[in-house]
Amino acid sequence: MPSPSSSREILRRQLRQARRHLSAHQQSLAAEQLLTQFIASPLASKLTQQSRIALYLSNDGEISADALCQHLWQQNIAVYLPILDDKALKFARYTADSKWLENRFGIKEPIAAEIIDGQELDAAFLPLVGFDTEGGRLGMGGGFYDRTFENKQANHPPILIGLAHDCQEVAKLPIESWDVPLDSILTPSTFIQLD
Ligand SMILES: Nc1nc2c(c(=O)[nH]1)N(C=O)[C@@H](CNc1ccc(C(=O)N[C@@H](CCC(=O)O)C(=O)O)cc1)CN2
Ligand SMILES: Nc1ncnc2c1ncn2[C@@H]1O[C@H](COP(=O)(O)OP(=O)(O)OP(=O)(O)O)[C@@H](O)[C@H]1O
Repeated sequence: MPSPSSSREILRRQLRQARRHLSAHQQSLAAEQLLTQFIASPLASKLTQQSRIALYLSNDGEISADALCQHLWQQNIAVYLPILDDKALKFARYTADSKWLENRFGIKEPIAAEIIDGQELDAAFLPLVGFDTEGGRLGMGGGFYDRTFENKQANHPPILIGLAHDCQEVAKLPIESWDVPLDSILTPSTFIQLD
């Protein structure tokens, strides 16, 4: 029988392949529907002009957060992107004028004067590789987000929202001891509140 870690690896490979195989049309439709779901969700009314929100630049077939970003910018909400910080992440302010560096995975990171810790965010949108409806989460496997948000006991921990295509849902993912629980999941067709 395969060990749990190798079944996680197999699943990760299959789900990454499924999202990479979505067409450009499916991707743009998904991103548009994701924004519609967000606006209709209770999350939208929780954000204010003082909120600091982390998004990501999509990579490897991830659902695009670009429409969401435009929406937040229009409301003068500050948007941040993840930057690698050893084995965890920090967050750099993202504006229309951002200049860029590329990290070792080929993902762009803003060169920003304002860099903050995960605990200073009000909400973070995490790109998922896979999810189940109970909050099981599969990421890229680096443990970057897990390490960044491991300290959920903080005073005002950020709301963690997983973003994914609908095809990334699986029946049941094994929860690992280090997995940080998501507060909700948003896909083009649904909003799932987990707590
Ligand atoms: N868009 C986006 N940005 C992100 C993440 C993410 O998952 N998506 N991260 C979330 O953690 C961090 C980067 N983590 C990543 C971890 C692995 C790979 C990746 O492609 N791994 C390749 C091997 C690449 C290599 O070793 O050179 C692979 O597994 O095939 C990419 C990003 C920060 N920024
Ligand atoms: N808080 C932590 N402290 C130390 N190691 C950790 C921590 N969180 C995760 N790890 C390690 O990181 C590795 C990757 O974990 P996992 O497969 O759950 O990644 P993931 O959740 O898919 O990735 P990510 O969190 O970047 O989205 C595991 O080997 C795990 O031991």
